[in-house]
Amino acid sequence: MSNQLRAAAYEHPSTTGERAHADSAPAVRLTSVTRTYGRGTNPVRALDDVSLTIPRGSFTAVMGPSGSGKSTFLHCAAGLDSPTSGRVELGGTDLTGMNETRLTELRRARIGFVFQAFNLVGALTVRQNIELPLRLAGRRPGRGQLEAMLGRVGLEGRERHRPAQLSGGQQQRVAIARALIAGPDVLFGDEPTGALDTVTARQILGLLRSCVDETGQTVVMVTHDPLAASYADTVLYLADGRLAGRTDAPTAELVAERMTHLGAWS
Ligand SMILES: Nc1ncnc2c1ncn2[C@@H]1O[C@H](COP(=O)(O)OP(=O)(O)OP(=O)(O)O)[C@@H](O)[C@H]1O
Repeated sequence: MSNQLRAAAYEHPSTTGERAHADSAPAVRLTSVTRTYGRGTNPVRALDDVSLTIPRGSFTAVMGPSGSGKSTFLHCAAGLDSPTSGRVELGGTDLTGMNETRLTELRRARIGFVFQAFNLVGALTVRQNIELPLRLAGRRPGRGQLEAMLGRVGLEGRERHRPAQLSGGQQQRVAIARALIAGPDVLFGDEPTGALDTVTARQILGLLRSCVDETGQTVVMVTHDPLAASYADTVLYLADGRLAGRTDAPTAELVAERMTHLGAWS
């Protein structure tokens, strides 16, 4: 993506002239999203009037000091949590007011999630883990689909292994394959390399990058690591629940400097 396109794409969303067609809608759009925890005299505004647009086919890292609202952002954007006010749209679909059943269906069909701790099912083989989202949605993998996915994430020949027989990096590859198998609009990562050594983390980040570059996948990842963030097209910063800026074409140095200014390591 060119810098110019990125700059245009992340601009504060305008409601005028919005294209209704889902295919042309951004992958994620938040409009004035606020998420408050607790009531009474001391509610916490985990997200405070956040508006942003994440274009399709882009790789976005979300950073910010501890407690700045990153997890809350990810959960609201992925339909795992509902904002107190404001609107979340996923590929043009408005999540506002959806009941839990519809949200569950939407998450299964259109969202992939990768966690720091992999979250694989230990009793299932690699194949069964990867197929799980399809099975839960009452679908079967297409002919050759599993094999193609194993090749894409570099796990050829491992389909009968169980998670405990795999390295951390291999387990995260399984988790990525599982997250991608249903063809989600967005792959969300919650510190997907947080539990991996530096070399393995780079391989996993390279894999996420290639998903964006080769198949147009949209990836949104929360991370504390400037090096991880440097694999993204754009870094969005949160501070005290508010959007506090962005870096396009980030380098680890630029991101680290920005994080220092946000007080992340003080
Ligand atoms: N369930 C909850 N109940 C009350 N307050 C919460 C809850 N979840 C989060 N918060 C508060 O909301 C704010 C944002 O939390 P959040 O977990 O989104 O931050 P974060 O940037 O992901 O933090 P970290 O980097 O430490 O994981 C914090 O002040 C946190 O204490």
